[in-house]
Amino acid sequence: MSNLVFRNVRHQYDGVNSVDIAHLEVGAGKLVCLLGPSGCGKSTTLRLAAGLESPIEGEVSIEGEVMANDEIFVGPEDRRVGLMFQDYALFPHLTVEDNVAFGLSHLALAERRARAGTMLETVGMAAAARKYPHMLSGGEQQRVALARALAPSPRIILMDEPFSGLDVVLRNRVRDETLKLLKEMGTTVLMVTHDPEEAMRMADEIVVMREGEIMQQGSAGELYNRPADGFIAAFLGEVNRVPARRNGDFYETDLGPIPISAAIGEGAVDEILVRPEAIRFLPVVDPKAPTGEVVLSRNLGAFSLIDIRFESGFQATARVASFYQPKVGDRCSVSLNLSGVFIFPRPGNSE
Ligand SMILES: Nc1ncnc2c1ncn2[C@@H]1O[C@H](COP(=O)(O)OP(=O)(O)OP(=O)(O)O)[C@@H](O)[C@H]1O
Repeated sequence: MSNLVFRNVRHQYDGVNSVDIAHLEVGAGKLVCLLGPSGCGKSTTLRLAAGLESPIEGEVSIEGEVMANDEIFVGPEDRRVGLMFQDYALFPHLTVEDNVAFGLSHLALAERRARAGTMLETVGMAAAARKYPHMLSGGEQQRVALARALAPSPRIILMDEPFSGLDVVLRNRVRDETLKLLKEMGTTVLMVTHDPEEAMRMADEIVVMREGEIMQQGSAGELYNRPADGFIAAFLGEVNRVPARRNGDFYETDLGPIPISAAIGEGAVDEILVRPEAIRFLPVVDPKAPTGEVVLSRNLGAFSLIDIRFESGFQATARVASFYQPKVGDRCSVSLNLSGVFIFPRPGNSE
């Protein structure tokens, strides 16, 4: 069953479209990430779901109930959604327990306390119930904010860049803990991030937005391995942009011939996108394979990044297992794994 559904939802700021979504669904118990560059409409989409903005067209519904359309508008306080925004800080003058109990005013005092206690236990913060937010670390504050968002048993949690205020090490830990908890509780989540890695780590489904519209949606694997266009391919991970020239049924490139059958659609091609891990590094020169010279070699622990310059002057980066540690100046050959090679012809331009 779908929890949150957008149908033909359009929103404008000052007469300009900020969001124009034909269809968006967040299934019950799923974690969906809205991903895209700054200004693409992610936060506005979340605010439309929360009831902090209203659409000029279309319909937003939660659990089958209309929240917003031409005639109906349900305010944020009546949507039973949990909000966890980047600037949605804890109330500094309330204790941790009172922060978590804040959204439970419909319950009797004893029940509020009991529910707040249970939620604090769930996030591992029961011992801090009487403390004030300034006495907690960033990660602990985040856990309390999560307890506060979950306490009223919302139908969906809406998160806007919830981990962006945390440093890198803490962010990974808090993110993993949060994900585990959300999954254990079966919570439905719509989360905004501009960080592809974060989206890939957390989401059941990623929705890539650009200029207010949805460009592609799918699992991390689908988007990374079968991106719909060059923008999405490059947004989700590094790519080499390899110059290509058509020759019969192949494109000639410095990385070797690539069959035209690998192209997605028809039209002119002057560059082919190749993921760094799709370049197989051959430390011993193979006279039958494309050959170049190592110009940069960086060992990043789990893998190495090796920049190779070919005869034409073109340089490509290969990502290889870190036991390969070639030196600058070494000669090497390469071969390609076509599953990391993307050809997006420009439609309308024949070759
Ligand atoms: N209060 C506002 N008034 C006018 N225009 C706005 C307002 N808020 C956002 N916009 C514009 O609407 C568009 C979508 O903004 P939105 O904040 O939804 O994007 P975003 O993808 O969340 O960006 P970011 O990642 O930078 O937060 C942008 O062009 C932005 O400039």
